[in-house]
Order: sequence, then C-alpha cells, then structure tokens
Amino acid sequence: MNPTESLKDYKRVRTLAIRSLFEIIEQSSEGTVIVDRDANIVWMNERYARRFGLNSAQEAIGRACESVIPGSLLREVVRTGRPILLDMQDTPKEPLVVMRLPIHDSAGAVIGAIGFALFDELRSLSPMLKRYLSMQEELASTRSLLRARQTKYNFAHFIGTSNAGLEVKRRARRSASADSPVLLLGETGTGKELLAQAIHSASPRAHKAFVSINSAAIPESLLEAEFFGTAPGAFTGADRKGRAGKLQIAQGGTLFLDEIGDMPLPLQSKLLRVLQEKEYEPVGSNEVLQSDVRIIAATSMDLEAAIKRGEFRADLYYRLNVLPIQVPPLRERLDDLPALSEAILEELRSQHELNHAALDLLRQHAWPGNIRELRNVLERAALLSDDLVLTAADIRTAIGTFIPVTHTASPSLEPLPQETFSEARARFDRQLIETTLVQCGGKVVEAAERLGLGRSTLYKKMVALGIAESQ
Ligand SMILES: Nc1ncnc2c1ncn2[C@@H]1O[C@H](COP(=O)(O)OP(=O)(O)OP(=O)(O)O)[C@@H](O)[C@H]1O
Repeated sequence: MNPTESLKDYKRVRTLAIRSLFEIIEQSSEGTVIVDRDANIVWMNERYARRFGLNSAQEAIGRACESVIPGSLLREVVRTGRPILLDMQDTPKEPLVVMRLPIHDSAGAVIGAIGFALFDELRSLSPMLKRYLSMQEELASTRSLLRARQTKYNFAHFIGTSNAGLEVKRRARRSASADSPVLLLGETGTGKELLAQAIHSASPRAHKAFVSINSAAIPESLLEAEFFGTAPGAFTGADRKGRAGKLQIAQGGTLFLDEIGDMPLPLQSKLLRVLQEKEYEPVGSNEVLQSDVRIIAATSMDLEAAIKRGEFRADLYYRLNVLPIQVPPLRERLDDLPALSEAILEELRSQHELNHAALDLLRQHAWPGNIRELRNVLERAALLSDDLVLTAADIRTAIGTFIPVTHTASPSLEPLPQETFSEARARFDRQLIETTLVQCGGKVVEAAERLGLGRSTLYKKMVALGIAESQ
C-alpha cells in the first residue's frame, strides 16, 4: 500500500494518529500521569515522579493524585468527564503548562483521566509564562500588603451589654452598611479605634485595606505628604521616587482619621475636597487623583468648641458629622466592668480572677483613661500579685491615683433643705470643678481650659472650695 492510499483508510489513520499523538506528547512532555475513576494514580512516568520529589514512579501508584501533585485537577476531569485543554500547574520547580483529558471505556463511561505536563511548549509560551509569574508575584505582594492592613478587631471584640454599650454597638453596626462618614466621639481609651475597625470589617469594604492616620502623632510639616503622598521628584533624597499617601493605600477601603480635632486647618480644607469632590493631588504634583475611601473620624475633643475657637472648619464638621456615634466613658457603663475585666484577663492569658471587693473597688474609680486604663491596671495587678485571686488591695495599688467615681455625678440643681444661695452656689461650683478635673484626668491646666477659666483663677477657686489638686 503506498502512503497516499493508506491515508484514505480513515479508521486506520485515526488509530495511527491517536497512537502517534499519545507517543509524541508522552515523549516530549515533562510528565504524564494516569488516574483511575477514583482519581488514584495508576501510572506515572519517572521524570514526573522525580519532579514531585519521589524516588521512583512506583511510589505514586495507588495514591490519590493530589497527594502527589498538589492542586491537581484530574479528579475534576474524572468527575465531570470534561477535558481541561490548557492550564497552568504549579510544581516545586517552575509552573508547567498542562493538558488533562478524560479516558472513556468502549461504552463511553469515564474510567479515568490522563494528564500531560507539556514541557517543550514552555519555551514558546515563555512570554505568557513570564506574565503569569509576574502576576503571581504581584498577587502575593498585594495579598501580604492587604493582610498587614487588615483589621484586628470586629464587633465580637467590643465587650459590653450595658444599655450604653449596646446602643453604641447597635449604631456602629448600622453604620457598617452605609458609605457615609462616621464620626466617633468619646474620651481617650473608650474603644473608638476598636469600633472603627469593627465597622470596616462588617462593611462591604472589608476585603480592602483599613488604614489609620493620627493627626496628633505626626508633625504638621509631614502630615500632608503622609496623607496625600508625594509626586516623583517632589523631594530630594529618599522620597525622590515619590511615595504613596495613606489615602492611596486605603483606596477602595477605609481611612481612619484618629484625633481629627488636631488636624491643621490647611489640611482640613484639602480633606473637605476629598469628601466633596472625591479627588486630591499628591504633594508636588499637578495630577488629580480620584479617591474612593470611606472616612471614619474620631476625636476626644469637643469639635463644636474648636469651631468656636476657629481651630476647626465648620463645613468639615458638618460633612463628617453624618453618622455621629458618642462612645460613653467607662464610668457611665460600670455594669460592663465584670465582663470587660474577664475579657481583658483572658486576653492577657492571665489565670487571675477578681474577688467581690476588687470588683467593687473597680466600680468606684472614675477611669479617666477608660478601658485602656482598666487594661493597664489589671495587667499591673496580675503582674504584682502571686495569688491568683486579685483583692481590692491589689487593685488599689495598681490604680495609682484613685479618682472616686461619685465625683463625676452631674451637679445637682435641687436645693438642699435650709441651704443658702451662696452655699448652694459653692456646692455647685465644687461639683462642677471636681467633675471637670476627673474628666481631664486630674490635669488642672486642661480643666481650666475646658471651663473657660485662667489657670490661676481655677487654682484659687479650688483652694477656696477645699478641692485637692490630686483630684
Ligand atoms: N468595648 C470594649 N471591649 C473590649 N475592649 C475594649 C473595648 N473598648 C476598648 N477596648 C480596648 O481598650 C483599648 C483602647 O481602645 P481604643 O484604642 O480603641 O480607644 P480609643 O478611644 O481609640 O483611644 P484614643 O482616643 O486614645 O486613641 C484597646 O486595647 C481596646 O482593645
């Protein structure tokens, strides 16, 4: 039979072609593997076995394909009966281009699958491979960046079942589904940052970055660059290449502006533009960048008073004050003390517990540093005590300057029986000053500022009313 004639015998040509195809692919491939209908390996060539760290192909026989070839999709091919004609397979060396085909019996049922790792094709596919590798690297670095930017807290970390605690949690939870700015107001250590993180993690932006920036902790001269980034060449030295600002890093996610009350006025105007126009320019650049971030701001400052002093822009305040959440101080949610203390001791991996008297004492302190202070006190008490039951004496020592909570009661305007006008006024003044001192952590200068008095005037009043400075 001459060759041309033989090609007319279709059935024979087909059989020959199938055999040649198998042999050519098998010989020129980096590896071939065959699995049965349970995706267990029934045959594998030696080269492929060595690539996956086996001494001989024999060791692979009978094993599930994934236990030899991590990430193998042969099981899927057996299950669906559908081939995967071109795919990338990661291996301990470089990735391979693979082809996976189902094997049918004469009745057409799937009885296994065969996988070829195409080796020779790799060179011609090298541009595609390079791109695949660089995309993988990019993905890995984005993932690790994102992990570093992911939040530590969610709503389960916010302990508190007091009415005040539950109300805050409810409002914060509700704000998670919105995209408007949130303004967290409250004293230091009340959990504003924890809540900001929890809002982000419950929001549709949770898979993107949570980035925080503290206006009080960064020198004013650096704040703008930190915020908006710098254009290449804007500065000499380390920043010559340009640097991404927090706004850019937070793109798609949430930007937490801690201590917003301390933001310098010029930056406040630029932030307003971000909120209104959703655009900004990096320092030293004319390029206008689009911004897509959710803003959560926090402050322990009375922003309305700051507006009156001309230190905070009223228009920015109104723009930020869309979803305000007042986070109560610990002394207004004393019912949460036992649960908070237990959670903190657990987090500190301490075996210590508090006796009744210790808990009672915790209830009598005004906690100017709130939950952060409670945490420090419990940590100190646990460190200093050899006994696993912490007593009131242990707590008293750990607190340092004790500020009785009764002093925080709001000044009563109810006259006492037989009280003269000047006695009632002295009582009111004393309560007002004592409360303010507690709220300012005993700092007279701060209390004077809050009350709108000169420092020496406040000192004089304290002496006249018999208020000790250690308040
Ligand atoms: N409700 C809470 N449940 C459990 N832990 C809390 C709670 N509130 C605050 N904390 C803890 O108290 C500490 C201080 O909280 P956080 O930093 O969120 O306060 P803050 O209001 O942002 O303080 P600052 O204004 O000083 O930045 C953190 O360790 C936080 O985990």
